Amino acid sequence: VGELPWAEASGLGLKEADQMQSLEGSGTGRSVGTQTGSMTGQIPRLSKVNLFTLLSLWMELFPGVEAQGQKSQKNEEENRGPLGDNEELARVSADKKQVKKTGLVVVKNMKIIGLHCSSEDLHTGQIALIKHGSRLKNCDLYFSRKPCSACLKMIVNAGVNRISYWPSDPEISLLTEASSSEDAKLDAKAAERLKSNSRAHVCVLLQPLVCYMVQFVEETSYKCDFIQKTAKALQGADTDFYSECKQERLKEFEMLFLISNEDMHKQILMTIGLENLCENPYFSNLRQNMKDLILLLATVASSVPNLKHFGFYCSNPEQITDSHNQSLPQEVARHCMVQARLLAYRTEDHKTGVGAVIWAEGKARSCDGTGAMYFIGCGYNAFPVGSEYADFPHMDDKHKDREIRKFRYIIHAEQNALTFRCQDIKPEERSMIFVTKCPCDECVPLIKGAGIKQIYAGDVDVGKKKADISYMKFGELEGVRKFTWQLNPSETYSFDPNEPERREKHLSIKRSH
Ligand SMILES: O=c1ccn([C@H]2C[C@H](O)[C@@H](COP(=O)(O)OP(=O)(O)OP(=O)(O)O)O2)c(=O)[nH]1
Repeated sequence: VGELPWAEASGLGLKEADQMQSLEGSGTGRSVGTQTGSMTGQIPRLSKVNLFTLLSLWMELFPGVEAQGQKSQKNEEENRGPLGDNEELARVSADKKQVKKTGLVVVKNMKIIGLHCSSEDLHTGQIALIKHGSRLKNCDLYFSRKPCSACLKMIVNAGVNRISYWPSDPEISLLTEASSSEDAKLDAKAAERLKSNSRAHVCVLLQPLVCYMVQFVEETSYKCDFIQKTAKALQGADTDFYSECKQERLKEFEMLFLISNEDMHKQILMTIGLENLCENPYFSNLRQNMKDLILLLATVASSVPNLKHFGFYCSNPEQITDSHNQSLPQEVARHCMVQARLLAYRTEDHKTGVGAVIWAEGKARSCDGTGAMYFIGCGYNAFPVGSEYADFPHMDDKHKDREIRKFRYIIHAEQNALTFRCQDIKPEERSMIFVTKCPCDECVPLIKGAGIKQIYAGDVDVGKKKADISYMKFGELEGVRKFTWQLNPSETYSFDPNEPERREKHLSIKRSH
């Protein structure tokens, strides 16, 4: 995984960093000959640490919930009147503005057991406490910002093992005016004190990407079902919509996750106890690794693009009647599919990476910034847990010898998501699985049998019968609502891609910021 120069500086001993690598199993070393043509002939895998870090950033962007700062600003305006002038109210409001939206991934035994983001009323660490309570003991928590002292004291008290955070502006923002940041500075000090007196490791944990990872993610994102289907529907005109979308996302994410002014970034690092990272080469390494991860996230996010006329739709929408069948808002569906796309970069298959994530919608809105949605489980295609590289055959169906083909051994993404789920699938709730490719005939009955109500999936392989795997059952499946990436069916009557004017209209990308 390369050097971790800042690991020591941030309180994570190098020895421990090595252990992290060994927990990774054989990691990128698993892959040998490949057919994808990446630069070195090896398929790179995303390290688990980077996967958790990326997922925490992505959770910060969970759609549909206003950032706390925005909300309090709105409240302030709404509350103007006799009480609105109240000094105390203004102070509380200003304090709230200083709290930044934060994403969190809770990991137990290297498995994700929670994906959360802060809500209007609660910080994400508080949410983790409410949701998991003492089950947080020995967990590793990945935050998209350094948590504030109010969260930290409870989490530390619960006996977590490691608290890792993205080294940018902390939860209590230090980016505001000097006068209002006095409390933020005190909070940062308190957080440091809690850190030094706790058993938990509180640290920055970003691993450098293998050098061709970004290129590999670019290639595979471009080839993924969603981009390919869009390009096809646009008559393969061009895929500029993809690079355009990626550039915009990149700009947006850099603004959100990177402090553009380097001096200001150093100031913040110093205040939150990371002064060792302010010197070069550590500082430039840190920023480079942050930038690489941001680029990777932007690339994966644009592989499920935010287009005006495309989305996850059911081919026969007239049949959607009861609430279990109702589709999610497009932005939420896209958001969860990007999670599945990120998971796919952990695959142990040389050729095809698949990711799956299961969410459910509770009966009532929860305290989380995810509305009523809660995480059930996730997975990617891989050989049985604990197996070593040489334990199982890796050949695909091109190999004549059927005995040394992978398909009888590899566990599919959906199967891992179901096996290692951390919650039950409740029949009375709307539960949904997001899979980056079409679920195969082995997985379709499992999904249905588990009581999952909706499938959001790629469908490029639907109806195909390959030598080892077939994809016939998905098309015929009944009783589970299927949403696949396509043109909005209620608009298709007016869509003629050959008509230049119309095509342009369809190329126009609507982005929600
Ligand atoms: O529902 C599914 C279907 C497949 N996979 C995984 C299993 C396997 O690791 C890979 C197979 O992908 P594909 O069908 O595209 O086959 P391939 O990679 O071309 O291999 P082969 O040529 O052996 O079919 O995808 C899943 O995780 N879930």
